[in-house]
Amino acid sequence: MTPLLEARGMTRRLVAEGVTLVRDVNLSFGHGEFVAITGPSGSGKSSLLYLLGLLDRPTEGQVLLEGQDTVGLAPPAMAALRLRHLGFVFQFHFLLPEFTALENVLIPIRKLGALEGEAARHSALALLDGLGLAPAAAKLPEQLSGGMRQRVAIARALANNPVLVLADEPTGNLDTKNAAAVFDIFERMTRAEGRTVLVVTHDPDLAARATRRVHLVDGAVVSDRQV
Ligand SMILES: Nc1ncnc2c1ncn2[C@@H]1O[C@H](COP(=O)(O)OP(=O)(O)OP(=O)(O)O)[C@@H](O)[C@H]1O
Repeated sequence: MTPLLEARGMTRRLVAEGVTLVRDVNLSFGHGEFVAITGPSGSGKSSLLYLLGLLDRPTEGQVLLEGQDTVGLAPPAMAALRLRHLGFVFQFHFLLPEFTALENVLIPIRKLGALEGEAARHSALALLDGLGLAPAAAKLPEQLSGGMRQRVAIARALANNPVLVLADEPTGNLDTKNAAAVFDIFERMTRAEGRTVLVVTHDPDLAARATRRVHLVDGAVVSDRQV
């Protein structure tokens, strides 16, 4: 079966700086995997996630999404793939401050254009409701707690029903309880919804909840364990 996402001999160099961010990475991900990406500070975790999320492109090797090599695609084609298939969650929520939670979730839905008007609103509200955020729908980000803001950011990442969700230190600004709630959502996304979640984390207790752990040192994958 074609993997959902595959990196083959993927290397990313910054030629001018003489830096190699990621070296000769070979990884393959199927549907419904819950993967923690770990490693020391500066080991290339964010760089790896950006490459796998088609936010950056390697200088050598291939990145295949559902069997399609993405490396030679023009930026608008990469953006279209991201919008339709991928969802991103970052350490900072990046919600637009002048828009309500509902409007923030509607932004990617409207951009994709598969749903319009009431159907789009209904879909966004259902997502917020599923994350316990119905009371937050009409509120601005500044009126929400940090945990709620990050859950709205997750709802936005899920807006277009992505097969793959990439999260870079999504619990970095959260307390233990809210961090656990984010991982509860990731667990449900993989087990019940069949999505694949790749999450960069420094936290060993949270990493232990993933079903696969990829460990990086100096830009290289040094272990890849299914648990
Ligand atoms: N534009 C750049 N120019 C020079 N060096 C860079 C650049 N971007 C990243 N690096 C270096 O590449 C290495 C990998 O960075 P990356 O952010 O991917 O690591 P990380 O494992 O996510 O780190 P952290 O856990 O601290 O967030 C680091 O040593 C970083 O300093």
